[in-house]
Formats: sequence, C-alpha cells, structure tokens
Amino acid sequence: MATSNTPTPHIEAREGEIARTILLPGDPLRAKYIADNFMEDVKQFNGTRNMLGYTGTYQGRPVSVMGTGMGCPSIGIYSYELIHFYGCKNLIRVGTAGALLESVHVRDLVFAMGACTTSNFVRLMGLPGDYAPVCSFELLEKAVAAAREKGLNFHVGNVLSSDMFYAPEKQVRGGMTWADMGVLAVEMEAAALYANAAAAGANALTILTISDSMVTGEATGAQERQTSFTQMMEVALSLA
Ligand SMILES: O=P(O)(O)O[C@H]1O[C@H](CO)[C@@H](O)[C@H]1O
Ligand SMILES: O=c1cc[nH]c(=O)[nH]1
Repeated sequence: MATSNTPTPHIEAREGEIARTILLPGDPLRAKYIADNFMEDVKQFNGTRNMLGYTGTYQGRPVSVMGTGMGCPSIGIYSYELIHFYGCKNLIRVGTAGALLESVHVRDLVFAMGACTTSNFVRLMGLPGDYAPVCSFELLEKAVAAAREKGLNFHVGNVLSSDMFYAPEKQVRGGMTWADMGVLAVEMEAAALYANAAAAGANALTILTISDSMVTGEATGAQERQTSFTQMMEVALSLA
C-alpha cells in the first residue's frame, strides 16, 4: 500500500521494499546485527541518516528491521512513515530498558502491555483527555506463547516511556513513583509507537530486554546491549 510519497524525507526505500512486519530497535547497528545474524536474503532499504533498514526473510517469511533512534519524536517519525507511506501493519519494537521493580532482573524480557509516558507526543494528538497507549493484544498473545515455549523469564505489564534518560524520576524520593504504580521498567519509545499505530489501525508491540536495574544498579555492557539479546530477537521474529 505504498504511495507516491515514497521515498520519504527519512526513508529512501521504494514501494514494496519494506515488509508488512518490521522489527524496530532503537540502535541502527542492532538492526544490522539482526539482519546479519537472524535473517536470510537480506537487502538494505535505508541508509538515510545512517538509520539502517533491511528486508529479508525469517524461516521463509518476509520481515524487515530498521533502527528508530532514541525517544518518542524519533520513533514517531519513523513509525508514521512506515505505516502511512510503506504499508507496515505489524510494528515490533525490540529495545532495552531499565528495571524499576526489584522483581524485574537484568536480562529478563518485558512485554509492554501499556506505556505510561513523560513525553508530550501523545498529548499533541489533541484528544480531549489522556490516551492510554496499549499494545496489540494479538501480537502480545503470540509473543507470550513464544516466550513460554522457549522457557524464558518474562514479565507483562506497564512500562514508562520517558523523555529523559538521565532523569530524576528514576531516583528514589518522596511522593509517588512509577514503581509504586507497578510500572515494570523505563525505556523511551513505546508510548509514541502505540499511539501512532492506534491512530492508523496498525498493530504494535514493544519487547524489551532489561539492560540495567534502577533498584540494584546491576547493568549489562554496551556491546551486550548492541548484540546479545538473542532471545528477544527470536521471539520478535517469530511474529513475522
Ligand atoms: O535499546 P533501545 O531500543 O535504543 O532502547 C533504550 O535505549 C535507549 C537509551 O539508552 C533508548 O532508546 C531506550 O528506549
Ligand atoms: O531508556 C532506558 C533504557 C535502558 N536503561 C535505562 O535506564 N533507560
């Protein structure tokens, strides 16, 4: 369903070069890693701004992967163009997140059923109240089934899409915290992705690997963040 608006200001792909199902890591090098290590018959479709994007197959089924950059404005641009100009229907973010609860451990998977946010992105849609960004139940059901089958440690629930990586809201202080509300982890993009998908009738899901803990201080290294989240990739690719 691509239109004459392709290529867009941010994606140089031609009509038909991007699959209906696309994985969306924040880091474009993680997109390359997924394409190189998990997909076959790979062709690069985007290099604009070095926001690498690839289409190939996984177990014979067409799938794409592309970086989104960090934060709601950035994924807001890419997800909008992918949905409206390239006909993407299933958008699956594969990201890293910081644990907000003691029960959520480094390397656990989190499926973001809902996404609270400190970003203004959703408000700018002009709704007459606060929209609650939620994932696609269909994608969530399939992802949870795949995680169960693989025997993975996972959590399903709310996350926080924060506009700040170095944020005071991560610190333990007086008053209500996101953890008090049972919010599992903090990342920076799910809310915008879910809102864009909802507004366009597309399906979205965010799958996160916990890279560090706000509670215990435990953390994974930059290299592991870029490459080693194999379980998350396999669950996400199984949705293609
Ligand atoms: O690992 P990615 O997908 O980039 O996700 C997380 O990592 C970045 C911050 O380091 C933010 O984009 C956050 O959402
Ligand atoms: O946004 C993020 C991602 C990983 N870890 C964090 O603390 N924040």
